[in-house]
Amino acid sequence: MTGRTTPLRLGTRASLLATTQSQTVADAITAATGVPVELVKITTDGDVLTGPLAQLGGTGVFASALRDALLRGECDLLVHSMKDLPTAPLPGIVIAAVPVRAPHRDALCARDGLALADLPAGARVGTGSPRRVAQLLARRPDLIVDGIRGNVESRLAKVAGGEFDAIVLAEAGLRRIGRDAAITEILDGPTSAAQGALAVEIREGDAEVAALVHAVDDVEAATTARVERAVLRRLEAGCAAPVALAASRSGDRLTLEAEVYALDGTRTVTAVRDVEFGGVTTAEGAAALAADVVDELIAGGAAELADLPGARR
Ligand SMILES: NCc1[nH]cc(CCC(=O)O)c1CC(=O)O
Repeated sequence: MTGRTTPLRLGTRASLLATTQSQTVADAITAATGVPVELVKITTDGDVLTGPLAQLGGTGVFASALRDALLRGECDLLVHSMKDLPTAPLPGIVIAAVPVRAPHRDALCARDGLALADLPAGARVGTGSPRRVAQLLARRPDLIVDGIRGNVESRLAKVAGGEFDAIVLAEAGLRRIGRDAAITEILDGPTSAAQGALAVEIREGDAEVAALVHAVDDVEAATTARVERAVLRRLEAGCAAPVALAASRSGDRLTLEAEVYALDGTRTVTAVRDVEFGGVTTAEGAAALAADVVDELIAGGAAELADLPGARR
């Protein structure tokens, strides 16, 4: 508990997923510290083009307006879906906490309650993620996989409306907004780095806020997500790369699974490590494990499968 009575200001996008995630973390901070947290809606379209981070472009561009607002002091903290954050650190901003992680798996949401194996030959499945395309085609090369845009709700509406036979979404996002009834199968295998994890960002050097948000940090979530992101960073791969990762803790061990796919799903390179959990809780430990895993992926031919700058070193 601290003496602070002024609310912390948590900057958030206005989407249902963003405000739900933000409110959950706000409530957890208040429960643990007694300090009130208020949500501040930040408009992310438009200011992205004029803010100091606009030149970054590419990956994470929709985190930029929020980060601009944080750097300008319009809010004190941000809650992101960690898998949407670029792996390169941003000067002036640090991840101060990673709360307990939600499921990291993908979910199939198909018409008529169908599982992946039961979809008819040539069924249309919607996803814009090269990783998900490759994983789907590896199991069902006969499927027609097509891009799909929009938020979770509007994507689900395209299955209900018959435009797609099925779509693939993160289980975590569906559960967070209460749409888990749409799930017809939880898909096996590794997913995107840090999927299901939230990252709480604050201004570097803001000791008061750091101490408060530390109350919602979870070492297991922070470590598994950081190890996964370290591999992505070492590969110099973004969220569009056909790369899947899953780290999990069992007692004092951590298992890391990494897969790189040919975009058409016809080939996979895999690396698996089982290491001491306590050895990878620091950024340096995570980076060393990542370097080792990436060496094995490259030796297995990952550079030929996917266009990964880090895999060509
Ligand atoms: N790429 C968009 C995105 N960012 C975070 C989630 C869901 C929540 C999470 O994975 O933490 C989603 C939707 C999806 O991939 O289905």
